[in-house]
Amino acid sequence: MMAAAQVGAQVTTDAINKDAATTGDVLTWGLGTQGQRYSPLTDVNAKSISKLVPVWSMSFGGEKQRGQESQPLVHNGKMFVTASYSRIFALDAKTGKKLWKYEHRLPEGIMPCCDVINRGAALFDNLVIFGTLDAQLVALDQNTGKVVWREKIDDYAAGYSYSAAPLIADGLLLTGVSGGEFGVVGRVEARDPKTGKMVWSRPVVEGHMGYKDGKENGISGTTNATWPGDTWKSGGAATWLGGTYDAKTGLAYFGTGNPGPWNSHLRKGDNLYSTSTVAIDVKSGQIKWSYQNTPNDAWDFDGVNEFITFDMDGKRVGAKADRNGYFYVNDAATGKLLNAFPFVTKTTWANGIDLKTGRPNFVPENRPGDPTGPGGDGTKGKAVFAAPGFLGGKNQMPMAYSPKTNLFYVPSNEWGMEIWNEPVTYKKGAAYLGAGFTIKPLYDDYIGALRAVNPKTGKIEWEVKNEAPLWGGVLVAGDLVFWGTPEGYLKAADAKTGKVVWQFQTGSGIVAPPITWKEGNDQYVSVVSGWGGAVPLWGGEVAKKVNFLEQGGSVWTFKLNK
Ligand SMILES: O=C(O)c1cc(C(=O)O)c2c(n1)C(=O)C(=O)c1cc(C(=O)O)[nH]c1-2
Repeated sequence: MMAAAQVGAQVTTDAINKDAATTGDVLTWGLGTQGQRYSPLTDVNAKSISKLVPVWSMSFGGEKQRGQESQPLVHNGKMFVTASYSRIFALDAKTGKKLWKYEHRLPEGIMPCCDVINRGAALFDNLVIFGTLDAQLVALDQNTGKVVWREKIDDYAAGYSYSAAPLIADGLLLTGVSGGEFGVVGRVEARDPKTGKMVWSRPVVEGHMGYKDGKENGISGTTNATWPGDTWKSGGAATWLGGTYDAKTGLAYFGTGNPGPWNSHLRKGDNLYSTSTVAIDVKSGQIKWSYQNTPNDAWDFDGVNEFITFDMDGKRVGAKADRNGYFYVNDAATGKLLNAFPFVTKTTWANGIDLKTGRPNFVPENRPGDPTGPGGDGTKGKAVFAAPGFLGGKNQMPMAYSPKTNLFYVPSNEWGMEIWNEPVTYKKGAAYLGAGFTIKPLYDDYIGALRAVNPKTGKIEWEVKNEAPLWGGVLVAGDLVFWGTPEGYLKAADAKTGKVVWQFQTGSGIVAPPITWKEGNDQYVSVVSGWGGAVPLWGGEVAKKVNFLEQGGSVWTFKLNK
């Protein structure tokens, strides 16, 4: 076990690549660029956890609160944490004392689809870098909070925004875009993290040109091969959850969102590379492989979910719990599908994934109908009931993997929706859906379930149900799994058995992933609390399960009271 990267030291590529093993700091979103969210620390364990108590809590303040989805970073005794409305704070990690804060000035017309959230920052050298709701990147000096550079990702008036934590891969700053509901063009971009200067740009909608060092770097795929007419020009596939990186394969893995518009009859074809995992060679900026989870998606099954690489049977593979309700294992180097199984109780749109062809076995009658086809009246197509609903078997909340138990811990939800299609045409800056929907719970007693998933057998080893939908990510710390609930609890369970051994009420709903690190003799656990995100905005009939929850906005930090 290694301690922190040298105190006072600047954040290097080497330190970032070792982040998963160094317990004295948290340099990356995901506790390591592979995104396993696993820490080898075991001071806090099933025996000692009854002594885990808060040491400080710090409020983000302000008149505006809303969803807080940020994963904090810790380096050199400082915590860096982003907050709603494009704010970032630096705190003393031991005491919570505020060192500086930066509030980005947002224009009136921003168009984030799903709350004014931010999921975290990236550290590189002396900088802390985060993205804003008006689609900009801001790099600040870690010590002073002074802006060092600022770059525009794209035009917020066309629907672009930014919500993910940036990723540092092989010394480059990798970012995606949000805006899939407005017909933007999804892409992954690499910049020099010291200056913000663009190195390469790789569109993930087939037909668009990529660039490297200011020169054309080849079209992604083949224009019009999987998109009819001009539909590829506003194809969506937003890379809104960011990505992971594995130094062993040299590939960055980005999930891609739904194709635009939602009405699938307006874009017949597979619509590459929407709702896929796309593996990009970080050096060349080229797509090395892609695997599409939901070809010709009709249910808003964004495939943005994190692709977490790990070793299975001596081979480097990656796993993704997709919004469409299936859990996938692909070869990390080639993308070949190795395993796929549902991790939720009901998937109406497909009845399995064919491991030979890699394609879903669609249930055609469960696709929402064409408004101009049978059962449609020109303005509305045949409505269907679909599960999961569009908020997904899993959404933005990242899962975790334990190399000790070889299990994935998946925050999943059980819900469905009534969905129908409508005609729509693309207009810059306007919602580009062509669909209507109402979300409904599947069961009376729960929507959320934290599930321990065996990636080899597809077996759910244990689950802990939750009445409200789970919307916070997961951490494995030694032999314990930590996660938060909208009801406000930070919970810990035995990673092997799922027995809940501890919980603490944070005062507002948790929709963010916890972290842990060790400084001196103390292991710390931190989590951000503040109810919000997509559920209160789009939850339909789920509202009655969550409309009593209060907003908030604070960081909580715990350690053992010895
Ligand atoms: O297509 C997109 O660009 C896009 C972006 C985002 C986002 O940036 O947060 C979400 C979604 N889609 C989305 O479909 C969704 O369900 C969602 C939930 C959340 C959230 O933070 O709670 N964001 C987003």
